[in-house]
Amino acid sequence: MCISANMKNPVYINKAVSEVEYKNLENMTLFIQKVMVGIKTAVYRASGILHYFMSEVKRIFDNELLNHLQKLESKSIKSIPIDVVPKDGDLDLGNGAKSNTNWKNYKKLSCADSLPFRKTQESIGWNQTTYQYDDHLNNRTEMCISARMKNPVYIKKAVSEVEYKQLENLTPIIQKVMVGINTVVYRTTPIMHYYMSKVKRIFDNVMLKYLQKVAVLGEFSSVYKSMFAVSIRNRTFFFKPLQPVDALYVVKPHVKRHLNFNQFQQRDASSDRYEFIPGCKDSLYVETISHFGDEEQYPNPNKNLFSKLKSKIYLDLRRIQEMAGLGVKKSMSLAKAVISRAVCDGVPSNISYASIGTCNPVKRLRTSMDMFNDNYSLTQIKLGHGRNGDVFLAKGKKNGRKVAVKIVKLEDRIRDEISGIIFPAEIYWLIRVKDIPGCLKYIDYYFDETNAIIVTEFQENWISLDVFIKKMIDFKEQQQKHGIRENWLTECLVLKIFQQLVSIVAKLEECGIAHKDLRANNMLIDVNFNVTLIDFDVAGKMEDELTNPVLIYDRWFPPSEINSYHRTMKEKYNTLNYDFSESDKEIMEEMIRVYAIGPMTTWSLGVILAQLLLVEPDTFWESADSISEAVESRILSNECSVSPLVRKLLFMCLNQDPNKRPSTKEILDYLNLNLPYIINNQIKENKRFSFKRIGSDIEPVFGDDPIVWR
Ligand SMILES: Nc1ncnc2c1ncn2[C@@H]1O[C@H](COP(=O)(O)OP(=O)(O)OP(=O)(O)O)[C@@H](O)[C@H]1O
Repeated sequence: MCISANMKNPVYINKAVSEVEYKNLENMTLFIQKVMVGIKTAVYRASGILHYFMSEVKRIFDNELLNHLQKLESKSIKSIPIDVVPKDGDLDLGNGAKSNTNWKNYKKLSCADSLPFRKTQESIGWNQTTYQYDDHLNNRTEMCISARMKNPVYIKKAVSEVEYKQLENLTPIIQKVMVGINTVVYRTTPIMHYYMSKVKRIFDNVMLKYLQKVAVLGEFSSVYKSMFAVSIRNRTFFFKPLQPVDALYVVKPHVKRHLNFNQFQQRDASSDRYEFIPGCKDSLYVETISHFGDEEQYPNPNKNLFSKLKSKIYLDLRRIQEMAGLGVKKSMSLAKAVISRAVCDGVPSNISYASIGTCNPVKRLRTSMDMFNDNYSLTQIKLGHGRNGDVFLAKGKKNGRKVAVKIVKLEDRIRDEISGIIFPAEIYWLIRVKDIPGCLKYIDYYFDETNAIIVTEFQENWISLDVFIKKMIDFKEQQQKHGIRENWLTECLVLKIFQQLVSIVAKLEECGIAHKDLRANNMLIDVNFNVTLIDFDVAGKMEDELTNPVLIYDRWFPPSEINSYHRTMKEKYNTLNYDFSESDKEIMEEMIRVYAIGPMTTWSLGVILAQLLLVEPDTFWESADSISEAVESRILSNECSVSPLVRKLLFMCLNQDPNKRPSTKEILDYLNLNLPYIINNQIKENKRFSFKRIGSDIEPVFGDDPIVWR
């Protein structure tokens, strides 16, 4: 997950945060739901228990009542005659026998007429007689059970009928209470749900704010031997790299006081993982999580967050480590350069270090290639093709500016001594030649693990010199078909191109740089024949005196050196097409010894001059045993008129003996001295070339607009 601090629409962030953190909330919700179900279950169970309890109460009540009544019954044997005074002869004592005993006693003891009772029922069966009297005073019917009644069922029944009424009144109350509890539970459930969603929302906002703060405030603080310290919200977090880095880079010195080395050292130093150790006890996650209580019950959402942050930072740290691990020297400025480049993978290379400080870790996560796509849209228009890959036209998304984009493999890398940054070789040299007039202007570069995209300037009417020469060859063939024999390119024009080329090379040499791959397809010319030198992928330092073996190709290879090359190749490998590998140290050494950069450069310039003067197809050069001899014979055959001064220059450059070839500087001096004279002669001879004549023949090679040749 990656959240941009610049992202204006919080919904996305919210969503992103949610996806990370909702899991925890979901767990929490589930828990609360479980609690609710628990309460409900408890209520249901409780109501069952209550019912059971009530029936038990009833039972106990019945039994108690029974006992009580039985006791009462035994007492009432005596009391009935006292309380109840039947009329004479009416008292049936059972078995049909009429009582006739002691009536006087009874009468004596009672005041029958004054008693409020009226007998309503009597004599139910053997040994049991029930008397029911109306209690007029209390307006109720009182039950009275004969003392001789033995069967408790009847008593119970009688009791129940009287007393159950009361229990039955109690039952609806209990039922109402149960319903009340149920209702409360049901009502609180949605409230709890609502509350949970509120919590979620608050939580989201807290997380969002937190992430935004982290995004803005999080930054790299320092890199130390076996640890990286990363400062987030004024807290420092330590990371252990895979391999120790042998230099200390303190990018923000004031952050250093936060470093807690002891804490770090307590960790297992042999661990092969990045360790995450919060620098302070009261670290941010404690602050945030405290709202959500017990960590075991509710998983700590920030733990996940930090593991996310950790992995994000890890990515960047790997790059720092990769770069720092390659032996960058101790220096604040170097560290800045390393880290600025490393952590800002994706930030345009021209960004200043100051602005990197505020750039958030999330933003840093955008890869370099993402940034390329943000800035440019690649077109299908292929501007050219070389050994290293294709060159395409691209357009800047912001300004519509057309640029050339060369996609190369990240194989040859050079470490910059000043900044310590590792560059693909071509970029390294392009940056160096940026301000030298006539050299291709570098704009930017982007990269991933395997490829680099080099963005350079582009001009609508550029055409590579070899394509131009090919066009001239076609034109020449057409002219020859019609029996026309004349110069295809005037010496003036050839020298205009050549002089520019030599002065660019001379300036490069002044800066200590050797192009080492001077070929017609590595030069671009525009409609005014202004020359731009491109393709610096095999460039090197003049002082190295090392000529890259890739130069060993047919005509670009000086004959004297060819012999040595042939000898070496034939002897060692019995082939001429051996592809050099770096492991071939011996061969390399041989090459270095034989091919000094200066004479080799002069030879290459001589070949280009010959190509321009002769305008001959590839077959001509390939069939020639010796280039200089072939050129000489062609000039002597008068098929191509070359003025003596130019011829002299040409053969000086193509001298068999490397030591006799002039230096670039000498060639330039020669041209400056003789050019006015040559041009003057040309004008005199009226050999001015009309480019309009060939213009109609030349098709646009690239770009949207046709090339106009004047
Ligand atoms: N900036 C540019 N604008 C227009 N065309 C370009 C540009 N850069 C390169 N090209 C075209 O692409 C071709 C290949 O470019 P370049 O020589 O840099 O690639 P390479 O793979 O290094 O080739 P080489 O085989 O010479 O080493 C050039 O010959 C040229 O025609």
